[in-house]
Parts: sequence; C-alpha cells; structure tokens
Amino acid sequence: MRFDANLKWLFTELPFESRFDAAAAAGFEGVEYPNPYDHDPAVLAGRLREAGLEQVLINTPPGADACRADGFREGFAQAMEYALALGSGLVHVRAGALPEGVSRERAEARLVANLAWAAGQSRGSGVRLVLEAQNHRDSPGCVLRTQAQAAAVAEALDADHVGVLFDLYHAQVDEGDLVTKVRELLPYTFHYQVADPPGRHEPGTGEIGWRAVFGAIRESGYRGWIGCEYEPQGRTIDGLGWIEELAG
Ligand SMILES: O=C(O)C(=O)[C@@H](O)CO
Ligand SMILES: [Mg+2]
Repeated sequence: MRFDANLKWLFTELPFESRFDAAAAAGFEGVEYPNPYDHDPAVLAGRLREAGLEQVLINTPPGADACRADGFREGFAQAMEYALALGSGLVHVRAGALPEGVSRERAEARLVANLAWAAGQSRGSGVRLVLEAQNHRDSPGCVLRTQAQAAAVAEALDADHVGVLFDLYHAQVDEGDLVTKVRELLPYTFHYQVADPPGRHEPGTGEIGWRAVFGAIRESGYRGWIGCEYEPQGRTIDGLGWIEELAG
C-alpha cells in the first residue's frame, strides 16, 4: 500500500516549504495538501521535483464550493491550473456546507450541475475528480454526508474520471462498518485518507480496527494512494511506526 503525507497536517514542526524534504526523508514518495493557492505553482513544482515527490491531491479553493451558485467555476478553473502545473492526478472538488436559506434538494441539484460542468472541463486532461463525504461534527451541514451518497453522485455523472475520496475518519465518525464499505465502494474509490477517531491522530490511537480495514483494502486490489490526514500526537516522525505495524 502507498501512503502519502498530507503536508497541512504532517511535519507542521517545519515551515510549509520545508515539509517536502522532511516527507521524502521519512520515506514518503507522494504528498497532498488541500490549499496550494497561497504559493506560486512554479515554486511548489520545484519543491516537488527537488524532493523527488509526486503531488497526489489538491482541493478546489476555499469558498469555491460545488453546492453554491456563485464562485464555483472560477475556483475550479484555478484548481485545474494548479493541478496541471503540479502534476496532481486528483482534485478534491469540495462539496461544501448547505448555504443558509437554501434547501438540501436545491443544494444537491447545484452540486450535480456544477460537477457535470467540471467533469466536462477536465475530461481528457489526465486529472481525476473526487468527492468527499465529511462527518457532521467536523463539517456541520456538509452537503455530502455519507459514502453511499458521494458514490451515488459520482455514478450519476457517468464520467469515468469522477470518483470518491473515501476518508475513513469521517466514515467512522458518522457511519462505521468500514470493511463492508471498503468492499462496496471499491469501484468508486480513487483515494483514501486515514486518521483515527475520536482524536484524529495516528491510526492505532483510537477506535478503528486498522488491521481489518487495511486487510480489506489490500484484498480489494486497490492500487491508489492513501493520504495521511491526521494530527500527529507528538513529532510527526516519531509517530510513523503505525505504517509498518498496522499496514506492513
Ligand atoms: O477535512 C477533510 O477531511 C479533508 O479532506 C479536507 O481536504 C477538506 O477540505
Ligand atoms: Mg479528508
């Protein structure tokens, strides 16, 4: 299994631009971070190249949520520019939270319409789009609430470059039954993220049965990346033993 380092969450002992070398020195071959937009893409591409890292995933910019009527298209265009400049194979298209005064039905309809447009814009680019359901506690009002809903939206778009970012932390908080979901969602899963509830720290620090979950992922034949999106309990490097212990 291939784990990548989420540089928003890992190696925060260091300034952002130094986290690339730290991730490579710790043995990671890929990185993800949600928000590259405060940085010059050429500088980020240079950091990746010098550290020998692959850019795995970025998000659409904050505020450019797919459930909203305004701002989505401009934000998505910017995300595509960065994805192509960084060689990021995945863009997480943020669904966003239910806007005030807008019904759930209306927000879901906008989400599908915006995604259909984004799927058309990105078709043939080599960039794949992913949708992430987030739990009610960390992301109140998130329009995508369950893994099944994210998969249903991806399926409805009928575009083979649109799939699911299956965040096992969010799924455990609101849903559980992770092994079954790993098996059922396999055709839609383009990316995983890991953290252990309730603390959102390293796998093995909380309530998830990681040996069973990683076993199911391995047996499924999944070949993509698994993003380490957790808050280390101490120094990042001191907490990486779980990779060998639980997934090795
Ligand atoms: O919060 C999460 O979980 C994420 O993956 C973020 O990228 C949401 O933007
Ligand atoms: Mg996540």
